[in-house]
Amino acid sequence: MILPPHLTVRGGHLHIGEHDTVDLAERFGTPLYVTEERRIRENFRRLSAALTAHYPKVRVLYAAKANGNLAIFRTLASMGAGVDVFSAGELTLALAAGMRPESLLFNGSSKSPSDLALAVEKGVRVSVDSLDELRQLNAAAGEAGKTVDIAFRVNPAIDVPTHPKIATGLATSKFGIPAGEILDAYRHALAAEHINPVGIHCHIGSQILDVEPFAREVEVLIGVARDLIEIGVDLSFIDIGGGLGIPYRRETDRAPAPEDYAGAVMPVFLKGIHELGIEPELWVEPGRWLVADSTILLSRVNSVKTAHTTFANVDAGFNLLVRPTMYDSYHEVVAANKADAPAVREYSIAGPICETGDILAKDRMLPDLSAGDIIAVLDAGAYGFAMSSQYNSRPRCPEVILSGEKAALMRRAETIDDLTAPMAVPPWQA
Ligand SMILES: Cc1ncc(COP(=O)(O)O)c(C=O)c1O
Ligand SMILES: N[C@@H](CCCC[NH3+])C(=O)O
Repeated sequence: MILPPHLTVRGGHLHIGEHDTVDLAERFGTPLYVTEERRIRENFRRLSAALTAHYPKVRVLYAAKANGNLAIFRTLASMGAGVDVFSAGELTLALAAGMRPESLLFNGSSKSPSDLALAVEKGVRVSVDSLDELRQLNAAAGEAGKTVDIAFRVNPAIDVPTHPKIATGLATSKFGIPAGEILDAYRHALAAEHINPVGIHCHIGSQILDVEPFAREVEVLIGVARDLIEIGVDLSFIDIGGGLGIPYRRETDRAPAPEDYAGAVMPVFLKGIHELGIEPELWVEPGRWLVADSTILLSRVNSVKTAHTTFANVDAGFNLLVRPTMYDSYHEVVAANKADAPAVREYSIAGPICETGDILAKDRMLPDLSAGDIIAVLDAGAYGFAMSSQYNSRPRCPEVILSGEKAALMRRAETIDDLTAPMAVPPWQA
């Protein structure tokens, strides 16, 4: 199996950075999410460098939804990242982690009045998704006696080769304003007393392994920019969103490198802005590419059973990693304590949840597994813990972050008390 450079096999055990995963499982218990901080830094540096090699005015906003832990925000803040936030919670956490309000963009297709008020109060730019939202934001800013910088989210009607549930720029998708109607939206924004339209925003989807749709997206946005200049919009940024995919199947996936991505989008962007005579910042909003491969999920085998299939029943299920169940996603699995033993049997890795679909990995050739063995699910850093739940009343597992020789919790294990704490006894049952 091909492993990324921060994962190695030594003495028969899978290591992440300097750490033996089997020791980590013993020390912190399982299930356990383990993140290698240095890998996130490397990823950020590589993606930023690929883009800035073409144009210096690039801003990388981490898509907070991929993993909303404060330690991840702090890591990326220290590298100079901004954040794409999609909720009041993400906004508040990003500020708590030390991000500056100017480095945030508040996205979302359904913001509540309190979301809009928070954006106004904190001085965060907003990606506006509809004329109705624009009207409400203008009113909220007026009440606070402020002006809000905005972009509109453009729906470019671009089909992308990814799972249909995570394609976001289709004509039928719930996000944004159709490119054909966007000029009218900006006219409204120019006329609104407390709104300052300064940007264009778009995001076409996630886990995209082809760079061509990104280039088409940028072409659409340059077309929008051309129209906006004519009506007097002074553009300070064009945000092309995130979406760059990773090779979950390292043996066979042909994933574009950041340099390929930059090589596809930057020439279109640069040609466009030169023709228009403008120099806006280029913003990108990667989530998955920055954090996915930094993290593994360790899980212990509870039992092995051979029926129609041989199941390794483990202690992590779709309560902790829903991607395989939700999108039929593939994650590589390594037998962490038998990492150089020969693969002799096909296993399905089954979680502890009371649902047939609770399978983390199907039909994988692995060494002989027995109760107590540790498996590692790779590339679990994006939309892994972030989408976890307490389904079946299972407290969430801890998350550990590694920095060189150091290992520390970035989130403690939940307890049974954490399950019951928010519950209330109705007065008639007391
Ligand atoms: C608006 C927006 N920006 C950025 C992202 C990040 O996407 P990805 O993790 O695929 O880079 C998403 C998620 O798809 C999104 O909805
Ligand atoms: N949750 C999805 C990505 C969605 C991105 C959010 N717009 C995944 O795990 O692949």
